[in-house]
Amino acid sequence: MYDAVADPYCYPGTTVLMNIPGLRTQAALDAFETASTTQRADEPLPSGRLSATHYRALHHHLFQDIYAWAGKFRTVRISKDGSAFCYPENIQREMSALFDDLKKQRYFRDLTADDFAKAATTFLATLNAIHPFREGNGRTQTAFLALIADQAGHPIDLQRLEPERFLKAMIASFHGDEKPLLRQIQRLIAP
Ligand SMILES: Nc1ncnc2c1ncn2[C@@H]1O[C@H](COP(=O)(O)OP(=O)(O)OP(=O)(O)O)[C@@H](O)[C@H]1O
Repeated sequence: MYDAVADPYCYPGTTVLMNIPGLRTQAALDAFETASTTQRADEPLPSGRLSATHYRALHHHLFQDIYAWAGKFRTVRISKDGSAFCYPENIQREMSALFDDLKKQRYFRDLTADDFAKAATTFLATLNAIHPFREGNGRTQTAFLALIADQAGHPIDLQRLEPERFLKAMIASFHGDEKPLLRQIQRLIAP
């Protein structure tokens, strides 16, 4: 849930995001989201070049059954518990810069496991600070992390992700301390 006021993405007078099945309560939407994104995540993920466009395709794949805007960058300002994410007018530019840098760093290939973890940590922290979508950023982040980890030769096991610790680490990274997130990513990398 985001701290948003008079949000055009929501049913009027509510904080429930307008959705394809037309669910009007947060509980029903949450249940539907969990079921459908879990199912979509088990399907082959869209192939691509690990670009910002690929990232959008991944979000579209996971959220296509739920939101008409799946795969599209948000048009409103959002924050979570006081963390204000990138303003919508800067998202395209910041995403291009981040993914251009990923390409320049050769998608973190040919790195030791430790250097890969460090690079992936900074990447993920920046991606989270941008928060390009109105909803579904977390699930797209971890799915993309698994893709780059596979391709860099340091596969990660998302089953080992501890949601509460990972969330705390992501929040710390937002406030400039990437160490807890580095530790979380290190423990996801298969030994
Ligand atoms: N206060 C905060 N400051 C910075 N980042 C946060 C904060 N709260 C949550 N996050 C991060 O935001 C992401 C979740 O974003 P969002 O809710 O759009 O995604 P989701 O996929 O719908 O949710 P979830 O990851 O909880 O399933 C996660 O990476 C989480 O760590």
